[in-house]
Amino acid sequence: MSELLNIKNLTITPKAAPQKLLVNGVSLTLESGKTTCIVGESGSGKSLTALSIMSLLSPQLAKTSGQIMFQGQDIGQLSNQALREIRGKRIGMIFQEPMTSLNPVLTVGYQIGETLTVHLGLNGRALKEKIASLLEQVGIPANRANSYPDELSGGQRQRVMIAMSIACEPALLIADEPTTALDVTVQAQILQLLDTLKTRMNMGMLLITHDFGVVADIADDVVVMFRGEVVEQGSVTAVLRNPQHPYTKALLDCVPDAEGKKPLKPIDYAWLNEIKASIPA
Ligand SMILES: Nc1ncnc2c1ncn2[C@@H]1O[C@H](COP(=O)(O)OP(=O)(O)OP(=O)(O)O)[C@@H](O)[C@H]1O
Repeated sequence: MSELLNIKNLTITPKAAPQKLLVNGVSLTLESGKTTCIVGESGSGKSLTALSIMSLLSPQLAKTSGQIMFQGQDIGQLSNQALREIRGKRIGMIFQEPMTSLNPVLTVGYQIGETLTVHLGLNGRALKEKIASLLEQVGIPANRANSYPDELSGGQRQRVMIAMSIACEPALLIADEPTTALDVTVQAQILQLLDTLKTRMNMGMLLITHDFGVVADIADDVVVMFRGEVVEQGSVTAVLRNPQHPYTKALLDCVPDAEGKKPLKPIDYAWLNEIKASIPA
């Protein structure tokens, strides 16, 4: 097993308000073939952490401290050209809503093919075969290559996005809330697919979610973020069995335990807010 990703002490602030710590001293590591989940509520800094791995922070934001090492290279030291090589090729990314990432006027086969042509220089017959094989790997019949995004279901569109993200066999896959927009049964299928592909391709997977149920199903390690900081991290077994931080405990109380002994409770937001308010700033 080799260390794929190592984030040390990452801090992100708005350029216009450098005292506002959107991400504050975040550190995490990820090995090939493993899944780390970043879990936390909306606004806790999960997406900014992920975007900074690809050096894709918006120009209004600044990384004011920290280092991101990917396959032994310091992302902060790379040229724009080197970063373009990494994005989509060595690091794949999937977002929450596939419809906003897919172009409605191009067939899904064409869109998968673009990635393959740009990064791997494939064309002609080899390109067609690779598109068909990728679609099959994500559970879509190869003849759907000629379909437009709106001819597919939400789950199928997310499968197309997954096909695009793994097209170049990346070493790292970042999935930011990849199942949030899907209904529950489809969510489970997509998570299962991601898990299978991760194992088959020995990728490291960084999965962002606000759902501890997803963490329990899929993660090796978990990083809990709250107000821009990591409040707890460790192996999923340790954190689920023995959560230390009140925020983690509150989140965990909302999901069934691994053996399904505890019934699923709806999230009691009033209570969660009370706990959050009691945590010192
Ligand atoms: N360009 C920006 N300028 C100023 N603040 C920003 C900018 N982008 C994000 N933020 C703020 O940074 C904080 C962290 O955002 P981030 O998107 O990382 O949260 P998140 O945990 O991924 O939430 P969600 O689950 O809703 O996506 C939020 O308070 C957000 O409003």
